Amino acid sequence: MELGMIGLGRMGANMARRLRRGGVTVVGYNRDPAVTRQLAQEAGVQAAETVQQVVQKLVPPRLVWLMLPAGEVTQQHIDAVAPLLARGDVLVDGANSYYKDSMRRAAQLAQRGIKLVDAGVSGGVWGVHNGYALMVGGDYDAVRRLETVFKVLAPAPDKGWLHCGPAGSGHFVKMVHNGIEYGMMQAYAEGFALLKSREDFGLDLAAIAELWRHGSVVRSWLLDLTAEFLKSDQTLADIEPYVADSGEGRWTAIEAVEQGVPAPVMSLALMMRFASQGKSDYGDRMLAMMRKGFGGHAVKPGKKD
Ligand SMILES: O=C(O)[C@H](O)[C@@H](O)[C@H](O)[C@H](O)COP(=O)(O)O
Repeated sequence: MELGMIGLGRMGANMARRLRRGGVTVVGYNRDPAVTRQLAQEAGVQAAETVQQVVQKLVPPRLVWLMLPAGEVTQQHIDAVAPLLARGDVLVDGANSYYKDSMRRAAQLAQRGIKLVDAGVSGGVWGVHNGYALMVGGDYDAVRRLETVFKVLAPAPDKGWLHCGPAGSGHFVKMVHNGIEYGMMQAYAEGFALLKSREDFGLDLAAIAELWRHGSVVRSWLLDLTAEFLKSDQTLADIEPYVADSGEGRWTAIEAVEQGVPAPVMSLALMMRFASQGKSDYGDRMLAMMRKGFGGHAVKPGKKD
């Protein structure tokens, strides 16, 4: 079994390592050749210096996996790789791509006989040890050809991967997964902030997180990770209260509106991220000024932007 892996960043490199351990031949490419060389030495990945070389080194019909940031970078690489592929080849997009982009791309590539499989990959940096949950969309035969790869990447051969449905459905399921992730994270963050606010109780947040990991209704992997970082520091004083977002949360909220399905928790969690990014600052200044206007209430002087 052989596979081309384009993109050897945090996710791609670890997936290549896991595939190698599972006996899959991996032809790897990264824009920084030093990264590819290092992975060749360490994990026995066959190094390619260009995307052309990836395609050339594989025996048709090929399997090529793109593990790149969603959006422009993924699109550029699809545009670069697709013309090199032949009818019957399978291209996998493992990024957190917008599912509507995946549907469009799959239809375009299908015209040339190339099958695009959209694979939502969850598991983060721990996936190399724990395995990845794979949410797969696309043509039945293409997915069947990838079965060995999914079985190696998943936590167990028969668990942790699913052919969800047609093209786009894998990334659709991953999008909703990430919406849930936003909501769960927000709930934990609010709960711990509330616990911390009752200073007179002197609560040990690390101990509470650890307690809840065992037998409680709210135990989860997110809580495991939370308990771990609270062990070394529960003030979090050195962490900027800024939470980035990469797109999935926004698409989930848009989908909820488009479908008319209420999703208040996921949507509000997204709004809280925007607020953390400073995007509510102007509105908050407006509120302070209105309050001053009608009630003469004091306004705190602030920093100039
Ligand atoms: O399931 C996962 O492994 C995560 O969801 C993963 O995909 C990643 O952490 C996101 O890229 C973060 O997404 P945000 O930047 O939107 O929080």
